[in-house]
Amino acid sequence: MKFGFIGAGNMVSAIVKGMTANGYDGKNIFITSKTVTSAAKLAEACGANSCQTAGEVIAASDVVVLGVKPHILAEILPGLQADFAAKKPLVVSIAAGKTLAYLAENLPKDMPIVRVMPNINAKIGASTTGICHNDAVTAEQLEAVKAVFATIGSVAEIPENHFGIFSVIGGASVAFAYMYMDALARAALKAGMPKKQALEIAAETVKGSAEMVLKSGEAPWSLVDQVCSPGGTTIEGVTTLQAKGFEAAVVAAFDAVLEKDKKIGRGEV
Ligand SMILES: NC(=O)C1=CN([C@@H]2O[C@H](COP(=O)(O)OP(=O)(O)OC[C@H]3O[C@@H](n4cnc5c(N)ncnc54)[C@H](OP(=O)(O)O)[C@@H]3O)[C@@H](O)[C@H]2O)C=CC1
Ligand SMILES: O=C(O)[C@@H]1CCC=N1
Repeated sequence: MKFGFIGAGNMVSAIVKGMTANGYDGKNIFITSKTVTSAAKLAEACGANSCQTAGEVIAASDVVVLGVKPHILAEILPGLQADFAAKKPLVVSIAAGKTLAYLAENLPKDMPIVRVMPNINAKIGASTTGICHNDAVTAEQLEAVKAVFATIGSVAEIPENHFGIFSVIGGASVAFAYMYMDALARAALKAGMPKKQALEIAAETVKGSAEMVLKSGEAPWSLVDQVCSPGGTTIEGVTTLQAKGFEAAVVAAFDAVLEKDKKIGRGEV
């Protein structure tokens, strides 16, 4: 099977590197980008092929991944109709907000389309990837896409009506987690610990806490209660976080990302 990528930025680089590190032959991968320089650089790093145009990528590929920013789709898809109609590849979009219906409207009729939301932890094989598809996708095609994204982490099918929600907690919220760890490390720095050491400790603690939530089956607040000794230190921090609006800030951040995802979906931005 031959794989094409239109766009060669952060996300596509992580996917192609994941694929080629996990048994996919770069010779079967075709990449283009706006400047072509970034596609050439990525292709060289992975033993893949760089192409001058998206049309060349489509002609060479059974699966075409649309790896450009969402608003760029409207710019490029009209000019690629004939190439898609001639080859009829499986189309995979990783664009935030762009629905299966939008993609179907902007591609030739009856194309098989898969919508995927990975996250940047793909760079270390730790993405939490969501996937949904239209009725034209065969079971074999779906398995092929799942296998590709399994090279960069876990893959779960998500119904499209929850895809925006997934995109917040699976795609964007990694940035919130990075911010939380950095804030902890910065506070530790303020108290005198070297930042690098503090960041490692904060990251290990978040990793352990994530495993605890996943493996113990206990509700997070039950775990919070187990950390808070009566009259102890932790409860001071927990009540301070509540007083400073920690949960409200997280919920507001979630709502803001979801709203932007919806705006992109409605073509308002
Ligand atoms: N970053 C993330 O964490 C995630 C991103 N996504 C989605 O992935 C997509 C890409 O995001 P990201 O990788 O961050 O973006 P980047 O800005 O890193 O990459 C965008 C790529 O698109 C290329 N491009 C722009 N215009 C064209 C064009 N007309 N023809 C061909 N290629 C073009 C650019 O080319 P050049 O390099 O030459 O400028 C660049 O390689 C987005 O739709 C985003 O929603 C999804 C999940 C997570
Ligand atoms: O910020 C973005 O638009 C993309 C989608 C999810 C993560 N990054």
